[in-house]
Amino acid sequence: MAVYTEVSKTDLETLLKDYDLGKLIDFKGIDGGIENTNYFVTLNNEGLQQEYVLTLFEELNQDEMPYFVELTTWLAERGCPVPFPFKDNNGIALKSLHGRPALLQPRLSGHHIETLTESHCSQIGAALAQFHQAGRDFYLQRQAHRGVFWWRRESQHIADKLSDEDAQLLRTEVDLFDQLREQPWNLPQGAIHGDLFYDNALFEGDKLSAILDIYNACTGYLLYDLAIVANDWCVNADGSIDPLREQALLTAYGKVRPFDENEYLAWPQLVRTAAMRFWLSRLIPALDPGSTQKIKDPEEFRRILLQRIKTPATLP
Ligand SMILES: Nc1ncnc2c1ncn2[C@@H]1O[C@H](COP(=O)(O)OP(=O)(O)O)[C@@H](O)[C@H]1O
Ligand SMILES: N[C@@H](CCOP(=O)(O)O)C(=O)O
Repeated sequence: MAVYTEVSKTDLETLLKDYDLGKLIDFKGIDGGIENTNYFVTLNNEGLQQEYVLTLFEELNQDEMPYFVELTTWLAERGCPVPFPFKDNNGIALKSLHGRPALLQPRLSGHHIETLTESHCSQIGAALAQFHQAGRDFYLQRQAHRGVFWWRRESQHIADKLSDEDAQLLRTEVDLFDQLREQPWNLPQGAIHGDLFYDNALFEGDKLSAILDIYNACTGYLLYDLAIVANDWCVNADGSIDPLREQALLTAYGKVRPFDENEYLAWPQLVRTAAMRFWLSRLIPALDPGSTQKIKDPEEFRRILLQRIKTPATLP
């Protein structure tokens, strides 16, 4: 369960004194998630019950937080369905609890989906393009935490724990992305989500209602963000790509933000790079006997990577 830091009733009541949001009725740790501590919080404000989410950040430090506070506020103001932190009575959104950065946000409605359809993929495609359009001239920049410098370094650190074949596969993908960056393609960049897996979206009925967990967001290639989505939302259990779901995703995205000419050239590599990134981030804790992180199967992304190599992807 993803409650790494226990929050007591007294902690919450003390925190809530800084806001005028109502009286604490209930709170409960959230099972989902892998990185941060999350609680659902129920308040009563003049007879009306309202739901909130309190997040305590276990890895990000206070200095890194303004980017996320500003980005989520910026995106929400532009109509993206993302949670943004409430400001307290002194206008402060970024709080601290048990020495960790903390944010109090609205609980967005909706449920997680289990079976992905073309309609789900089409909706997330349009919403991601809208996110990218809204974030394009966002005024802060952030280097990816698990981006090019990280995977160059970590792929070397981990190499001796891998088979020769896997170590070589990682090296090749790291090199191919370096070669892509050297191309004079000027690929569109901006604020990207960085981890828009389907467990980070909520649907109300069959309608997309929330995009969550923005804390991998950074400045990057917009198309790389779409590649992350394609590798999770449009893939079958055996790692094969569902062409209909992928077509729905890409078409809906392209209607909102038409692709640049060079993005057609970059796409086959970016889906491979996105698969490599999550293969590597899953491999690291899986091969570390001391890791306390929830383990997700690295093989899933190795299979997707091999599939993307075997059948090069194309944009519609
Ligand atoms: N603002 C929110 N509204 C509704 N549910 C939320 C909200 N924030 C988090 N959740 C629930 O908590 C789960 C874990 O949150 P998430 O941000 O993904 O955690 P982690 O960063 O630890 O992976 C989500 O999958 C969702 O079910
Ligand atoms: N969605 C990811 C988990 C989040 O990635 P991380 O590298 O930030 O831990 C996955 O399913 O692997």
